[in-house]
Amino acid sequence: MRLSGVGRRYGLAGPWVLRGVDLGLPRRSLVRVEGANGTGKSTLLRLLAGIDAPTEGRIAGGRPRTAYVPERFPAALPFTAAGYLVHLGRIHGLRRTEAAGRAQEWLSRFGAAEHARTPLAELSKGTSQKVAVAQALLAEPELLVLDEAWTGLDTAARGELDRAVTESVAAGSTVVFVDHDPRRLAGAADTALRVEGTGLVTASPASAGATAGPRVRIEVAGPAGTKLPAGLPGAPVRAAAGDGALTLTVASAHSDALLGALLTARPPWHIRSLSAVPGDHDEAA
Ligand SMILES: Nc1ncnc2c1ncn2[C@@H]1O[C@H](COP(=O)(O)OP(=O)(O)OP(=O)(O)O)[C@@H](O)[C@H]1O
Repeated sequence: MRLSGVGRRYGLAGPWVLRGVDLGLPRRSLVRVEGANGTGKSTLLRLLAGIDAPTEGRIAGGRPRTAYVPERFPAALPFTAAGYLVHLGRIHGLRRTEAAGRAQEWLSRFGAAEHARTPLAELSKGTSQKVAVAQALLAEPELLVLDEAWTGLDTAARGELDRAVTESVAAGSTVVFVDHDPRRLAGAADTALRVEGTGLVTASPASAGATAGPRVRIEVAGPAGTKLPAGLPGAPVRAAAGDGALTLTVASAHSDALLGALLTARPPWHIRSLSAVPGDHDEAA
């Protein structure tokens, strides 16, 4: 998919929010979009997701199968959580049993299985957000567009979403995301784009602080004879901690994702302790 000379303004004579945007979205890539408040990040994401159209310019190259998590989820729809996910799954072309299975799987992964039969309007904000994220992930889209999708999720669910994003990209998808936390998926993004003025500039993904900054030490123990899962987020440095335990030292930016990966590994790993590595700056969230 390629944007050529894309511009968007609201209203006939409104100011241009974006103009002259040229952007190609490669497959199997993670793209971070940043920029100050109100600069047009959500506008760009809606154009990429195909739920808004450019005022000028064109988006060519065919529309990939796309799923989108909006900044604000319309929670007042007349469905239960599972009913909504099955409905969305059907819209994405899944058979009912397949959609129901994936709905259950994603609600479980996000720790919301017990709310499957709860009407959307009665869900807490956090659980609503889990449903918003699940509806996008169960579609296994080629293009996944996440607008502040981590906001409102608890720590375990944020880690699970980090993991799901990493898995999607590994499976060949393009994931485009905005998040207010500059450390979100730090070091994992292939491209960082910044909305400046009405244009897009390439920002260094390293600006997300992948290697510098505070680190966290996590002491973990796995079931006897189990090896650490491969490809853990943040490539933690490992050391034996005696008694069969290990310490994993990782940039704080990756600690949520790492904890999520360990807790949701099959079989899961036990987290014994978590501490800031001495000598770090006191800026960990
Ligand atoms: N539907 C709309 N109608 C009119 N103006 C809009 C609409 N959506 C966005 N805008 C305006 O377009 C500009 C860019 O908004 P947008 O939400 O895309 O920015 P953003 O960078 O995502 O903001 P934030 O960081 O606050 O989420 C803002 O001035 C906003 O007021």
